[in-house]
Amino acid sequence: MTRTRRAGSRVLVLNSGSSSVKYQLLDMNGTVHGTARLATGLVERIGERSARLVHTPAHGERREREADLPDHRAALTAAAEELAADGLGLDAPELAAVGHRVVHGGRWFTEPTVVDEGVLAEIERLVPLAPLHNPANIAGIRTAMALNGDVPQVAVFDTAFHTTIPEHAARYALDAKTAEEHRIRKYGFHGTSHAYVARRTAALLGREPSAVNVIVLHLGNGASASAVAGGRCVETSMGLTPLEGLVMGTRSGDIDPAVVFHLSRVAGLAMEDIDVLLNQRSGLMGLCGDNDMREVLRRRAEGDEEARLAFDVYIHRLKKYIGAYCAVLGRVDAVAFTAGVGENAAPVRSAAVAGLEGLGIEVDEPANTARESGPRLISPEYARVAVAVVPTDEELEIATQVFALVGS
Ligand SMILES: Nc1ncnc2c1ncn2[C@@H]1O[C@H](COP(=O)(O)OP(=O)(O)O)[C@@H](O)[C@H]1O
Ligand SMILES: CC(=O)OP(=O)(O)O
Ligand SMILES: [Mg+2]
Repeated sequence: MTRTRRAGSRVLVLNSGSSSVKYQLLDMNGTVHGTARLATGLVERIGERSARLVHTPAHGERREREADLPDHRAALTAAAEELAADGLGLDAPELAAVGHRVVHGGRWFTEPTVVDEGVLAEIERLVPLAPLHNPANIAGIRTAMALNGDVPQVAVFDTAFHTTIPEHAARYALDAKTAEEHRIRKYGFHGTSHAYVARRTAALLGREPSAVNVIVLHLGNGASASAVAGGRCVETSMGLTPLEGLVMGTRSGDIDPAVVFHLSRVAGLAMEDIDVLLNQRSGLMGLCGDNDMREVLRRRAEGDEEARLAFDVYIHRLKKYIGAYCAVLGRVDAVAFTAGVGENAAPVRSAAVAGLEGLGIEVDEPANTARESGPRLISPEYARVAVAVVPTDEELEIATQVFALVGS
């Protein structure tokens, strides 16, 4: 592995999505918990008529503006200008590295990796397996390279944490030759979040990660579950691509694969249209027209039937995965909820575990609905399994892994 030691202690983390970029500049030798956030930002609606950039420096006013940002290159250049205006530009000697979230790393990238042309070519080769994510990640890396060719670019892969999943869980029951030729298997995603949350959950229980079995439920716009045994991932709900598994904001999650043949042969849809249907027009959005769980909960509370059904489908799938992962793990010490929905939606948490008392899993409703923000337990003291809310921090985890590789 290439190691490039750098004198600076700052790491810029880029989390590029299909139409957005989240970024954070962290000082890894800061005073608070060893790291300090120097600036955070978000560019949304990239490629639409009017993109929005929100930049929040730690010392200074939050700035927000609309701009014409046709692609990720323009978005990142605008973000770099905001950082430079605070004296935090990409040319600062304090910058040790830029860390990039890369969604699909196949089977080979098991650790943070300094990016060179060979690594970029491999990320490019995986584009067909993550068409919404990898192109944005590549654009982020290329732009950061153009802005400062001297600072190392380090890729941290969503798939890395899942490379420990045993073969019998990672393989689909397909013709073996075809599967091998086309690299068809379960890769899993959101790994940086699952790793971070599993470790934080162990800390919350006051135990070593190696002594704890955790079911992590990462419920954001994309959503996935994982079973983590003693710190190692043994099963996860996303598969070859981030489409499998749980019901998501706009993605269907599990369906009978024959639905695809049916849509093609009987409904006459083109493959590209089926792809868009399952990835962008399904999930909560497909069931009730809203992909944001806040809207679904609001409408459901008002007695809206479509929103109630969408919620029930979402919860039923989630509950099935919790039960399945109890079986996979044998002994479960904790269930941890994280990401936008998992951290904020108390009704989702209580519904997902309702009826699972027999498995030792239940929530204490006052604790579940208490307005708190940090990592916390929400199960009653007597329960066999701890249920926790553990805020994820993919950017901090990426920065930590990157700094461990390049920091002096
Ligand atoms: N207070 C809340 N109640 C319910 N859902 C929420 C709340 N806040 C955020 N969310 C949900 O979280 C989602 C975003 O989660 P996040 O982890 O930021 O996703 P992503 O990283 O995929 O963009 C939103 O689509 C919204 O549905
Ligand atoms: C892999 C994935 O689904 O990521 P996100 O939730 O950021 O879309
Ligand atoms: Mg996310």
